[in-house]
Amino acid sequence: MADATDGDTRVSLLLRAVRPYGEGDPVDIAVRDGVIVAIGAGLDVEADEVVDGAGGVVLPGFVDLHTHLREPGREDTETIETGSAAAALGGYTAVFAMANTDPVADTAVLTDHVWARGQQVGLVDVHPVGAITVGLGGERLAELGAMADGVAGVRMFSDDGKCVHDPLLMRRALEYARGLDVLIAQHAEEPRLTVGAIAHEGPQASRLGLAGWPRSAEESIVARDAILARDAGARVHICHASTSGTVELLRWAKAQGIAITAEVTPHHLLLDDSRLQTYDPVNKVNPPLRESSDCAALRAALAEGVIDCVATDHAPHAAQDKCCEFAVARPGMLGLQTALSVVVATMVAPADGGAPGLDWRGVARVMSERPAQIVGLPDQGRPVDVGEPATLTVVDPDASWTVRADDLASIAENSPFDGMTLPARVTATVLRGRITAFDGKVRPL
Ligand SMILES: NC(=O)N[C@@H](CC(=O)O)C(=O)O
Ligand SMILES: [Zn+2]
Ligand SMILES: [Zn+2]
Repeated sequence: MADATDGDTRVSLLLRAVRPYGEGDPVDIAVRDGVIVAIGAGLDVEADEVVDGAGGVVLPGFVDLHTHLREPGREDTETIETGSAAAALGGYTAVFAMANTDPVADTAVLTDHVWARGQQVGLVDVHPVGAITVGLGGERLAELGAMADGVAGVRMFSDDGKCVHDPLLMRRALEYARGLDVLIAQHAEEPRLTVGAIAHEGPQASRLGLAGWPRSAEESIVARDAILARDAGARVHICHASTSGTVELLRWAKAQGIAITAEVTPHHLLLDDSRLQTYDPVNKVNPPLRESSDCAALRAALAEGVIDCVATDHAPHAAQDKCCEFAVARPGMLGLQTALSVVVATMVAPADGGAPGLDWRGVARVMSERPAQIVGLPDQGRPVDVGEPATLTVVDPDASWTVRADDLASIAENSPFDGMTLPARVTATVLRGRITAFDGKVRPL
């Protein structure tokens, strides 16, 4: 038994019968002042709170690099409070809230507000992402330095929702980011190639008469930004990689030693453009659902590490903006509460009977460790070990549940997994020793 209780037997939390990374027999985890002080079988300690882990898998708390919380501006679809609840229930202990709010988060006033609001709610660390350009207009750099120096200490910048398509501006942003040691995250979409595009440019879209979003719209920007990052000596992160071509470009760039990282969303791992046949706008998303060959390439790339991590791109939309004709509907899908289960269904215990791409250590890597490393979070994505922060997620690997979009914590209900029965379930989430979600209920401050 590893023990740092220095003889004092009182602890604040005792997590009973959990299996770190799904390995070995169940052990207990004792926590004091937010730190793991002992791990061992049948710990004999008195605890202010005892939680039964019921033999579940315990992992470091999940970190989402790509979440849309919609506050300020569209609090009718999600707020920092409801989004934080969805995150905690989904096993997340940190999320990065994208800047495409209204007003856009392009000044320290906005990013500091989002940070403070997230701390006030206290269910998850809400890190604001700063806009790269003023108003996401793609013309003038925003005040990256002021946002980085603000209370929120912004460490990631993105115009997500839009692409920084001007190459000179992207070059400047990368050079500036290098100086500030912050990360630029690109929504890779060459807008001249996606004019009017609403679905993946492939056989499905042509058969259904839907204007296509070619793979090249993403891949041409990924290739360009890899080279710009190389020349600027800067890091670049690719949001929601969606194509097999992007995987090959990432492989090439990493082999060149370029500081490029990428995320894949749960929906791009599981869903393909065959879902377009119903014209249900819940399946409309940017970048669009691609072909099954792309899903396979993305899963292999995630297993191999060519794609670094999973990010949800949790994108709430109001019914009036989503449940309308496909061409007009807003793109985007809910993802926070279903992410772990979709990762299990595609990577750990593939529903299609394919070979597992990840074990539970792999899940820890792609949902917690790598995202935290990419964005430089010091106290997230840490090992489940004595002396480390008690920021943990407990998963019941044998559970199975049917998604009910109207039961999810988000205000919006645009989940493409509605009605699906998915494997595994988050049973408890702990943020620095404090239970933030247990047995499907959040524990507000
Ligand atoms: N993914 C989407 O289809 N929509 C996102 C924006 C984005 O991630 O591009 C949104 O904010 O709704
Ligand atoms: Zn995007
Ligand atoms: Zn997004």
